[in-house]
Order: sequence, then C-alpha cells, then structure tokens
Amino acid sequence: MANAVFHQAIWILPSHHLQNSGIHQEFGNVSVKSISKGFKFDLGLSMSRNGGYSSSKGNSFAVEASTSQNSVVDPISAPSNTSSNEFQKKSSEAALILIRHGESLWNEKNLFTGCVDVPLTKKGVEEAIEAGKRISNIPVDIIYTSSLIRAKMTAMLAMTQHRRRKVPIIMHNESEQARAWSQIFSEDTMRQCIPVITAWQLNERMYGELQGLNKQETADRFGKEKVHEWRRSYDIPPPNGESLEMCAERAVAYFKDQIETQLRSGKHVMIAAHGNSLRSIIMYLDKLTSQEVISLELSTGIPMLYIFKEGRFSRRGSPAGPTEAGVYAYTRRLAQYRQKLDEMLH
Ligand SMILES: O=C(O)[C@@H](CO)OP(=O)(O)O
Repeated sequence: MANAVFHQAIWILPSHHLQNSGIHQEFGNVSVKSISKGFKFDLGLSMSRNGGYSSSKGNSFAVEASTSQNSVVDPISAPSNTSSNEFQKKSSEAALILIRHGESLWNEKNLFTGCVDVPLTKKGVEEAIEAGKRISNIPVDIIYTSSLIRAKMTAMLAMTQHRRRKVPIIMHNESEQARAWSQIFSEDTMRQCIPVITAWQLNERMYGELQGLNKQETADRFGKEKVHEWRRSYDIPPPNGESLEMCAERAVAYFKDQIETQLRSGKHVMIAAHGNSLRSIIMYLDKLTSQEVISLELSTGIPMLYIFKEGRFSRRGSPAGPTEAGVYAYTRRLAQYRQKLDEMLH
C-alpha cells in the first residue's frame, strides 16, 4: 500500500501563535521571550495511513527558522568547520543499535506474551540500565520503539546512561491536539532532545491463542516439537497468531520504509523492540535463510550494533562480550565520537 501522507509530525511555533497564545508562556525553563522570533521544529517525519512515518524533508529532526534553514546536528558528531548539510552528504556511515527489551513480568513467569502489554521486572530494569552503559559512547539521533511498554521502558532506561545526556522525548502524533500540546518552544532545548518514535509495527509477534499460557505447560500439552515449531519456525503460525514471516511483513517493511531512510540520511538510530520482531529484522540485515533464523535467539537487554555504510549493514557487535570493549568493534568515526565525548566530559 502506498504511504499516503495525511499529516506532518511538526512541532510548529509560528510567530503569530507566540504573540497570540496566552497558554504557552513558559515551557520548563524556557521563556517565550527567548524565542520571540518564532520558528518551527520539524522532525522531517510524516505519519502515513498505516501508522508509520515517512521522511517529508529527506532529513529528520531538521529545524526551520523563519528566515533560514538549518538542520539540528549534534555538534559532537559534526566537524565544526563543516556545514550540517555537507556533513550529512559526506556521512556515509550510521550506527544502528538494536535492543531486545529487558526481562518482563511474563518472561519471569514463563508465559507467552506477544502483544500483551506487560512491564519490566526489576531485573529487566537493571538489564536496560546495563544495556545503556554498553551503548553510552555510541551516537543516537533518533529512537524507535514498539508501542509496548517493555520496549519503551528499555529505551528510556538505557538512555539514562548515555554520556551525551540528550533527553529522549516521545513523539505524540496520535491526534492534532496531542501534537499541539507536546510542542517544544526552544531551539536550544530541541538540540538536546532525541525524538522517540513509537510504532506498532515493531511490536512482538502476535502469539494468538498462546498469549498468557505457560510455555512449559504448553509444551507438555502439545509436545515440545510442535511448540518449538510455533516459537521458532519461519512460516508456521501459532494458533490464530502470527508466524515470523507474518511478523516480518510489517516489521521489516517498517524498517525499510522508515528506519533505513533515517540511516541513509546519516542519522544514528536505536531500536528497542522484541525477540521476534528483532529476529525478523536481523534476518533481513544479516540475510539469514528461513532455516538459519530458526536458531537465532536473542537475550533480553543485550544491545547489538550494526554499521550502515554505502547501503550495506555490517554487524559490529556480538552479544557475547560482557563489556563494551568486548562487544563492539568501533569504526574510526565511532571512535572519534567517543573521543569527543571524553574531551567534552573531562
Ligand atoms: O512470549 C513472547 O512473546 C516471546 C518473547 O518473550 O516468546 P518466545 O521466546 O516464545 O518467542
């Protein structure tokens, strides 16, 4: 289906609104006076009919001033003597971090969860914080999460550990009012924010009539092999649920349409999602066959790093290493980013 754009996810503050609005006298510590010129923040994203976002401007997170145009580029990522547009054109490399959410209350109870919206356990919270430590030196410009709380919690908790100290802000594009009421009125503040896009397409596979059942009891009842087939095969769906193939149809399509667009424009992306939605994405990234994906298992709270360069993905991190150094093979560009963080923070 074509992605018919029906509205834009823009945080707009036209100057007449500033003058006329009696509502937004202050937003946090930012007074209206400091932004009296009037400008608009444009994520460069448009929501499509299928609930996804498409890039309306080519670059995400662009800021349009009333008189001039410039993109918000992290001063740490961008060389100071290079204009942001030039930088983005030259930047042929972007980081992609994938994190499966931390342990949920139903993981702990060994229940099939699927699209049931269950929060993290204390251990899951700790795993998310630990994941955040491992990615604390890797640039993040935009975050995608599923619409489920365990993925959102994981992303937010992980970002509490990031050394750049940017603030992840969940975009509310569900209605005109939600957009209007979540505007930000300071360009400086915007520079210190990371947009968080929630997308149902990244949700866990819908587990059908297995949702809420105990995994061990289900295996005892239907047989270990049958249950393994439901859980790990590519094209055999659980009763009235989604197979991995069906899950991939929405998750990988969303990835290609929305997330790859960000990577192509040089944005560093983090995705917090689920065992099976991420398996389907990894199958695409690593070009796994439907046989190979059967043995792909993802642990909770382990971040994986990919580099997108010249249209190709290469895996730079294995979930095996216990430390950041053991996990990630940094590219030169990532090492430079890290060095700049060191300089800034010491
Ligand atoms: O229950 C679920 O939703 C998933 C992930 O926890 O389980 P499985 O490992 O069987 O895919």
